[in-house]
Amino acid sequence: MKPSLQDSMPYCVKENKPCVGWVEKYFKDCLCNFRDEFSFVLGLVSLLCWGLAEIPQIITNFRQKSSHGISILFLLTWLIGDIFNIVGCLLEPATLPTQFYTALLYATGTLILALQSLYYDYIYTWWKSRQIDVSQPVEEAKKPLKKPPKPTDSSIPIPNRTVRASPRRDFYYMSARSLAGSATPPIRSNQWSVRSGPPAMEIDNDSSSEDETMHRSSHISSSQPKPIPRSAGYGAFLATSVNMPRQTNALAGVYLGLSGRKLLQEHGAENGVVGQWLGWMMAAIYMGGRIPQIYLNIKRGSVEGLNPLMFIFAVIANLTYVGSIVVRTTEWDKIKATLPWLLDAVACVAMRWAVYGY
Ligand SMILES: NC(=[NH2+])NCCC[C@H](N)C(=O)O
Repeated sequence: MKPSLQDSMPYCVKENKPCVGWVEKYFKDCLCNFRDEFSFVLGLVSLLCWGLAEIPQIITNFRQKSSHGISILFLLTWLIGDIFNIVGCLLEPATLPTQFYTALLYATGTLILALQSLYYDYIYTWWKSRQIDVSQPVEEAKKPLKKPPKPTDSSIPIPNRTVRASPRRDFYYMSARSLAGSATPPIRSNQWSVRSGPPAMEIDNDSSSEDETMHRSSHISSSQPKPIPRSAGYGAFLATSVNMPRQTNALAGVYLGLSGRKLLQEHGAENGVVGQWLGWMMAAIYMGGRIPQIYLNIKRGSVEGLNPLMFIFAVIANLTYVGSIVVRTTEWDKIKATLPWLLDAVACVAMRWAVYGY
């Protein structure tokens, strides 16, 4: 028997021993027997894996200065699901405290990843294209004066042909110059022998993620593995330090959250019903969230830019999450109350192959 709510010091009645002090203090959970302890350890492993899961993807995005591998829609649905999850865990008493912590932790990780993706997709891209525009006159000024090709070069005279090319041509010339100066062969030159237009212009023109992906993969496969740049290490450290305090220190906010959770759960059955409904909504959103990512993978025909470690950690995290719930109790009422969380985790593991199988 677990301690009654009236007890000021939680106590395991059946086992006739006090709860584990630090677990009680930071997690508001009382571990009375081996089963409870094993469930708690599984919960911690899940927590840790979710804490780590998004860091490899953050590093991959950072190294590639792009988030083209991960669907922003997928991340946004995750975040919406996280909100339902957090509130659901607050209201449903059958959920474990580690579930609540886990929900907080991965919401934080996903928020960082989503902000990073938005940064690379919009701010960074815009800033880069601005830089190209701004540096263009300087580049042009540095260039030794060359006579423009005579209009007579062309068999068909082009009316109003000006010396100053259009911005797109500028970019082409600039790209061609930079390509000439680099050891890297022109992009996809091995794949496309005949083009109707210059390759760099093609890249400028064609922004489809598929082409971008192929360009990246050919570039990556032709290059040697590089050590992780120090700056990426800093990024990882930053990401970890943003995540870890929530995980280890059980900061005041979370602590309050857990105390509030107890209070909310004491409000009885209605909260539990609402909590379960939120859990079902969460499960639907998480599962639906896979669709944009699967679609993106199918569209590109690859999972390039997607860090496999993120998925490996997520699979371990989901499995240990399921373990932590089913090890704790075999009482059908409790299992039934946590069914949305259980089914979601199992379904997400099953759907993993679809996300990564392309
Ligand atoms: N923001 C998050 N990482 N949310 C976790 C989602 C959990 C869900 N079971 C999944 O694997 O997708």
